[in-house]
Amino acid sequence: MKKGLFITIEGPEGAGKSTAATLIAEKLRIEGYDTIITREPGGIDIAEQIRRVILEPGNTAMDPRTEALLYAAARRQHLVEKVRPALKDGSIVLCDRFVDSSLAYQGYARGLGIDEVYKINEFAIETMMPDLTIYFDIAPEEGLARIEKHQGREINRLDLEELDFHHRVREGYQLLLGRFPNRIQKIDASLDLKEVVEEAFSKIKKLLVSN
Ligand SMILES: Nc1ncnc2c1ncn2[C@@H]1O[C@H](COP(=O)(O)OP(=O)(O)OP(=O)(O)O)[C@@H](O)[C@H]1O
Ligand SMILES: Cc1cn([C@H]2C[C@H](O)[C@@H](COP(=O)(O)O)O2)c(=O)[nH]c1=O
Repeated sequence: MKKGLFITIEGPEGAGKSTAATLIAEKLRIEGYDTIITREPGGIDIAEQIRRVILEPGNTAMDPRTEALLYAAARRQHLVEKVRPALKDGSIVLCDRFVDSSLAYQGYARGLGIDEVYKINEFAIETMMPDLTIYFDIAPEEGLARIEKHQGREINRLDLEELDFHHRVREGYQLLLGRFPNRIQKIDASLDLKEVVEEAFSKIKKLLVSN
């Protein structure tokens, strides 16, 4: 049976994940790899509907556990409808955020606990974890400043959290790097876009040749 590669891109707001993912996918396709880009929460209709509920700035009453469960529900549907079928077809799936976002944002920054949040996500993902996760590291101040300048980018409920929350998100990712040193690889996302893309691409190529 053909088996694709599941690669996730993680990091704080404005780290450049979606911009880089598009350029990385182009490079992979040029080299002949079937590649799809997708995102969480979202990527398919039901999950995009859940995304709107989670990220609506007016939904300030949302309980942290409700938030964690909604991300996990969107994840489940996206995995079943899009990620698994593409992997089964032998494609590379480049996913902008996955379970590590829940661990860093809900588990650590919201204070629900990394292990607790992982537990509810196990129900959603079963044993499916990424083959490789590229973590785009950036100071929250720099990422948020990029977003402010990004024309057409809507400001969502999570963007509007206080700066301390965004610092905790980054700390949460640092903890995950320690927990999953083989799977998660860090890139300095404050570098020039071209350098960021080249570094991410070379990490993916290493994995492709070793497979
Ligand atoms: N390396 C870079 N240097 C400078 N600007 C960048 C770089 N990468 C991306 N940008 C710009 O930063 C802004 C945010 O980029 P992008 O939307 O890709 O980030 P993101 O990590 O996907 O954000 P979020 O997850 O918060 O939506 C865009 O205007 C993009 O052009
Ligand atoms: C998957 C996932 C995402 N989040 C947060 C991270 C961002 O603030 C938004 C998504 O917006 P983006 O522009 O697409 O990055 O949601 C989260 O808190 N938990 C998650 O599991």
